[in-house]
Formats: sequence, C-alpha cells, structure tokens
Amino acid sequence: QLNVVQKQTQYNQQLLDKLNKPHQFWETQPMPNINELESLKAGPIQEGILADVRKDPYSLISKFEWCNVDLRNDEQAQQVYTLLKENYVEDDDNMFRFDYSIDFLRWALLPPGQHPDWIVGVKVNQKLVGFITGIPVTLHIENQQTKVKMTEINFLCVHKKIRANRLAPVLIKEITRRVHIKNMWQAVYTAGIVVPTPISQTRYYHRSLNAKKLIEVGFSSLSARQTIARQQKLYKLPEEPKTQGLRPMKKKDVAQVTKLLNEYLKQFKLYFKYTEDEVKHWFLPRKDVISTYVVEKEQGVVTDFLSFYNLPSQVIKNPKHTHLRAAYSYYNVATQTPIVQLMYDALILAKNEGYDVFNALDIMENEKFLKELMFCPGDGQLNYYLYNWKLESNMLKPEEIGIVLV
Ligand SMILES: CNCCCN(C)c1ncc(F)c(N2CC(C(=O)NCc3cnc4ccccn34)C2)n1
Repeated sequence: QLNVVQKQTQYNQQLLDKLNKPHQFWETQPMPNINELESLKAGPIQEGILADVRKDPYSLISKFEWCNVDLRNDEQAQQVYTLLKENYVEDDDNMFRFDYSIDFLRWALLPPGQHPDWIVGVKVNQKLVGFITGIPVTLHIENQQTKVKMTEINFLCVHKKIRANRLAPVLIKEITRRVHIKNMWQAVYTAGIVVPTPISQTRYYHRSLNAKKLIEVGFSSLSARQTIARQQKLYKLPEEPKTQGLRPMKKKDVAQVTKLLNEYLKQFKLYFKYTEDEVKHWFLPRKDVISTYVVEKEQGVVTDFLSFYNLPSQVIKNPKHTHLRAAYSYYNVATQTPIVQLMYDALILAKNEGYDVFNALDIMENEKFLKELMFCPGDGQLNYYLYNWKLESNMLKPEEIGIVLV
C-alpha cells in the first residue's frame, strides 16, 4: 500500500519538476545560455577560487551516504556493474539498455593518473543506488595554444526506484566539488539528451553486420519490399580484411601509434594529447573491451591503425536474444591506406569477432566512409558539452570533434 502511495507521490513530483522548472538546476551552472552566446568572451565562464571550495561533501537525505568506489575490488565492481546493467541509459522505446562489463568499466575508469575520489557512489544500507565518475584529461580547445587540464564526466546513474528525489543534481555538484578541490574548473561530457548548452550535436550511424539478428531484436525493421535474405546479401562482407600488413596492435607499436595519433588529432578543434602510457592504456587490445589493429609496412613502419570498443546492450524483452553485440568506432588514423578501405576492414574484423552491428558517430573524418560503407543514420543523437567554458565559435560541427567518450 505504502509502495503505491510512494510511487504516486514520485510520479506527481516528476510531473511537477518537468512542468514548472525545466532547467532550474542547469540555470544555476556556469554554462552559456542562449542570449549570452554573443556577449560572453571565449574561455572560462566563472573564475575558480580554491579558497571558496567547500571542504566537506554535500549533504544527502537521511540514510544515503557517499562512498568512493574501488573498481579494483571485485565486490564493489560487481555492485557498479549491476546498478548500470539495471538502471543506465535505455533507448527511447525502452527496448535496449547498455550492459557495460566490469572489464570495460576498469578500462574506462582506471586510466593513468586516475583519482580514487572521482569514482563516486551513493549507498543506502550498503546498496549502491547512485553513481557518477570523472577521469583526468588534458583537452585542447579550438587551437594549438589552448590546452586545459580538466575532468571527463561519465556514468551518471540513479537507481530507477529512487528517481525524482533530485539526487542527480547532488551527484553532479559533489563531483564538481571534488574536481574544484584539485584546482580544476572545466569538464567535458556527452549525453543523449539536450540540456544547456551543447557545443556540438552529433549523430549515430549503424552498419549492419548480422542483418537477421538486428531484425529479430527489433533494432532494424524490414520495409514491404525487403526480405531477411535480401538484407543479408546486401550487407555481406568478405571473410578476410584486404589491407596488407593489418594485424592486432602489440606493445612494440606504442611509440609509433602515439606519434601517429597525436599528429592526426591536431586537425580537429577538440582533442586530447596522449602520452605513451595513455596510448598503452587506451589502445593495447583487451579481450571483449577494445580491439586495435595496425597496418605494418616493410621495415616495421606502422602507417595506419583502426580501433573499436565493445559495448553490448541488453535486449530488454525478447524471446530469442538477451543481448545486442555492438562495436563502436573509437579512433582510426589513415595516413597511407584510404580511410574507406581501412574502415571496410574494420567491419570485416568486427564481423569476425562476432558483432551484430558497428556504430560510428559523424565526428572526425567519419563522413568520408559512412555512406559508401552502407551505414544508416540512427535515431540516437549524442550531444557534447563543455562545463564552464565559452567557445570562440558557439557550436562546433561534428567533423571538428576529435574526441570519443565511451
Ligand atoms: C559517454 N557515453 C556516451 C556513449 C553512450 N552511448 C554509446 C550512447 N549514448 C546515447 C545514444 F543515443 C547512443 N546510441 C547508440 C545508438 C544506438 O545504438 N541506439 C539503439 C540502442 C541500442 N542499445 C542502446 C542502449 C541505450 C540507448 C540506445 N541504444 C544511439 N549511445
């Protein structure tokens, strides 16, 4: 009985929240709003003053408490895995939900220089009900000179059962405080939703690898004249990649890959600079997490590389399949091999690794291969955000974005 009342209360509260204060929280944050886009000058919107940063965590409603999650600990990692598996991002029709694996979360959240207090959890009676994370990055913004040490925010999640308690804004304010206390004042993040104020609006494209499964799980649909057999023929791929010298990346390639990547990224308006340690972490292959292949020409010279990460989705209600296996394009650098050929090989490699679909955003040079390789535009939009930073140009075009957030 109480549960019913609680649900009704929460539902009424959610309606109220949506109706009378659409962005009340975001209007309190240092993000450019529509009519400031002309007046604000480029750079930080608010000057950060270390002395003003609260030393103690934000207060939580009773029984809720803060914790730093140690992802190296199997039990704590399992708790994060289960919270996200059951409560993280779903598509608009609630047919799919991301199923980030523990190995993936350790890859994404334990890079070199990670801060333990930036993996933030909220617990009730030892059960994890809220989560938000930050990792340290150095972001180059709009030109070579401007590089800013900041945080990359990700995995904001509140358990379905306790939404509309306004916990998400507290999670955001708390991790902001933990970033400020380290004298860092900017952040970069992405979201499928639009809140004040996107710096770029990018779109997802999908390339079918297993047409039959995509139709069975409802990811794709058949129009009147199409049949499964015709779809399979249309998307059929060769057994083996075409590029001479294509092979999985190894430790010995780290130095060359670092040079290739840092040089390649300079053409974009938003990009990270990578140390060899960071390239080791982000690109050395990890089974069922990240795949990276290099093109090695004579005398061991590496001229190109491709990479994609593994992010399965749980198929929420389907008699035949529990998961959709999706590979997401990561960073691809083509200096000698034509990018269309390199990405065609990426599709073949992903198909051979058992993926059902290959996803890519229309960022970097991706427009050059999306149409030719038969990617279809998805319904998913991914918006990029910069916290406490006004760009010279109000918005960036997707092809000016040189960063991929997992
Ligand atoms: C930093 N974090 C951003 C990445 C989180 N990522 C991968 C994401 N953020 C918003 C999206 F719109 C999205 N899409 C991939 C496209 C897609 O495949 N749509 C159908 C689908 C299959 N499974 C799911 C699960 C959730 C949402 C849509 N799903 C749309 N991807």
